[in-house]
Amino acid sequence: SPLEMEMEPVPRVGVVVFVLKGKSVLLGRRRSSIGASTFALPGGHLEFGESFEECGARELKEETGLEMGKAEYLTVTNNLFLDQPKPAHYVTIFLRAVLADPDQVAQNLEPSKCDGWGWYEWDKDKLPQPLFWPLHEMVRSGFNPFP
Ligand SMILES: CC(C)CCOP(=O)(O)OP(=O)(O)O
Ligand SMILES: [Mg+2]
Ligand SMILES: [Mg+2]
Ligand SMILES: [Mg+2]
Repeated sequence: SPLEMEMEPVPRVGVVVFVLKGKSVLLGRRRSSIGASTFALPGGHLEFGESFEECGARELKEETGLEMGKAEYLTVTNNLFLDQPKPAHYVTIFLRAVLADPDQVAQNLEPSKCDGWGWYEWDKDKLPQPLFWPLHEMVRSGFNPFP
């Protein structure tokens, strides 16, 4: 009906960051509509005019307070979410990065979107479950985010 804003779903771009510390990566359990209650990397929507690294650093800071150090592009995935409350389609850019200060402690700055952050060894038997679907697929395919 004309009153309903028919929000035609369009593909959006997400940038997520493998923050590496020793053999571990930073993961948080999502509370948002996409991937609720699954463990995911920090990151979020690419905003107009941002480079991938600017977006990764901004989202990491917004979500955890952590300062991103040296970062590099890793890979990209094309993710269709048809089983979520609202259909969504994301092209997801994966970066890997270290922290500017390895001793900096992650804070949960968006408790409505995330249950909290933790460091988990990147080992399929030690990672928390369930993983956010795109990340689950990468683990299953044996993806290694480490240099
Ligand atoms: C779903 C994901 C790959 C892209 C969007 O990430 P997000 O829901 O964390 O987005 P924000 O951090 O920008 O709210
Ligand atoms: Mg965010
Ligand atoms: Mg996010
Ligand atoms: Mg965002």
